[in-house]
Amino acid sequence: MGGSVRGMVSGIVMEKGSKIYVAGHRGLVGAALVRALQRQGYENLLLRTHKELDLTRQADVENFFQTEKPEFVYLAAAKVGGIHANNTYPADFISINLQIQTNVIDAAYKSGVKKLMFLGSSCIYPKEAPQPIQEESLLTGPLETTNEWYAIAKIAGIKMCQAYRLQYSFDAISAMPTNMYGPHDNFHPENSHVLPALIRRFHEAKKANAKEVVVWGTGAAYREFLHCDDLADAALFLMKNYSDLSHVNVGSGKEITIKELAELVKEVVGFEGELQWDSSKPDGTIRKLMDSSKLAALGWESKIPFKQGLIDAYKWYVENYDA
Ligand SMILES: NC(=O)C1=CN([C@@H]2O[C@H](COP(=O)(O)OP(=O)(O)OC[C@H]3O[C@@H](n4cnc5c(N)ncnc54)[C@H](OP(=O)(O)O)[C@@H]3O)[C@@H](O)[C@H]2O)C=CC1
Ligand SMILES: C[C@H]1O[C@H](OP(=O)(O)OP(=O)(O)OC[C@H]2O[C@@H](n3cnc4c(=O)[nH]c(N)nc43)[C@H](O)[C@@H]2O)[C@@H](O)[C@@H](O)C1=O
Repeated sequence: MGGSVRGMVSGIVMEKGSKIYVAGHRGLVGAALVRALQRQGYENLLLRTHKELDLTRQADVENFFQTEKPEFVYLAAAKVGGIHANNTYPADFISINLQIQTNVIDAAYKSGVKKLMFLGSSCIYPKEAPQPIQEESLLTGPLETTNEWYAIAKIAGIKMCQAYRLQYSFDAISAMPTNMYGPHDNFHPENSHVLPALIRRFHEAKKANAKEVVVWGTGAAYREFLHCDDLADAALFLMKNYSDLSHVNVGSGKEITIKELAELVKEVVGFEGELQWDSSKPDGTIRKLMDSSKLAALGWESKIPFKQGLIDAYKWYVENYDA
C-alpha cells in the first residue's frame, strides 16, 4: 500500500494536550484506557456516559463530534457479554454493535478526527482457524455459532476502518484483543465472561459455606487471557506506532483450559468445596489462541502475570461488590 496514511506510519502524533475521546470509559477496557492515558500525562480527555450520549443515535453522535471536535478516538463502547449473553441476545449483539461503530467511525471521519482505534475481538476468526491464529485467518472459514452475530459486527467494524482508510485516507486502525479481565469488569451471574462469573460464584459459595460450585461446559476448552491494563498499554502503543490497513492481534500468548482456570479461581478465592460441571452449557470455541507476533515485532509484549492479575481482579471485586 502506498501513501502516508495507507502505509505504516502516518506521522500523526498524539500530543499530551490532544483532545482524546474514550467511548465506553466506564467499562472494563475504557476505564483501563483512561488510567493509562492519565498515567502517561494525557489530561484532555473527552468522556460521556451511555446516559449522556447513546451512541446508537446517529444524529446525537454526529452533533457530539461536530461540537466537541475530538482529535483522537478510542472506540471501546460496545454491547459486550459472555457466551450465554451472545447466544441469547443475537439481535442485540449484531444491531447495537453495528450501530455504535458505524455512527462513531463515520462521525469521527466527517468531523476531522486525526486517528481512531476500533476494538474488535478474537471471536472474529474462523472456528477451525490454525493455531495460533494469525491476522490473515480472517474470513477464511465459518465462525463459532455461539457468538457469530457479535463477530459479524466486529468484522464489519474492521472492514469499515479499512474502507475509510482506502477511500478517504482516514487513519482508522483496529486492534483485536483476546479474552480480557480486570477492574470494572461485568460480574453479572449469567451475562458476564467466564473469569468474572467464576470470581463471583466462588466468592458467594465461600461466604455461604456451599459444598459445590457449578461451572459451565466440560472444562476442556482453552482460553487466552489478557489483563485490561496490558490491553490499554498496547492500545496506546499502537495509536503512537501503527498506521496500516490490517488489524493487529493483542494477546498474552498463554492459554489455559477452563478446568485449570476454575481450579485457579477456586484457590485465589479460597473456596474449599467441589466443582460440578454443567455439560448442558456450551463450551464455545475449543481453542482460540492468537498469534500476537506482529505486535511483538513492533515492540510490544504483555507484562502482567496471570495469577497476579487474577488476585488483583478478585481484590477489586471484593472491594467494589462486597463492601
Ligand atoms: N471484555 C472482553 O473480554 C473483551 C472485550 N473486547 C472489546 O473491547 C471493547 C470494550 O469491552 P469491555 O470494556 O469489556 O465492555 P464493557 O461492557 O465493560 O464496557 C462497554 C462500555 O460501552 C458502553 N456502551 C454500551 N452501549 C452503549 C451505547 N449505546 N452508547 C454509549 N455507550 C455504550 C457501556 O456503557 P453502559 O454499561 O452504561 O451501557 C460501557 O461503558 C468492546 O469493543 C469489546 O467488544 C474484545 C475482546 C474481549
Ligand atoms: C471475549 C469473547 O467472549 C465470548 O466468548 P467465550 O470466550 O466463549 O466467552 P466466555 O468467557 O463466556 O466463556 C469461556 C468459556 O468458559 C466457560 N464457562 C464456564 N463457566 C462459565 C460461566 O459461569 N460463565 C461464562 N460466561 N462462561 C463459563 C464457557 O462455557 C466457555 O467454554 C464471546 O461470546 C465474545 O464476547 C468474545 O469475543
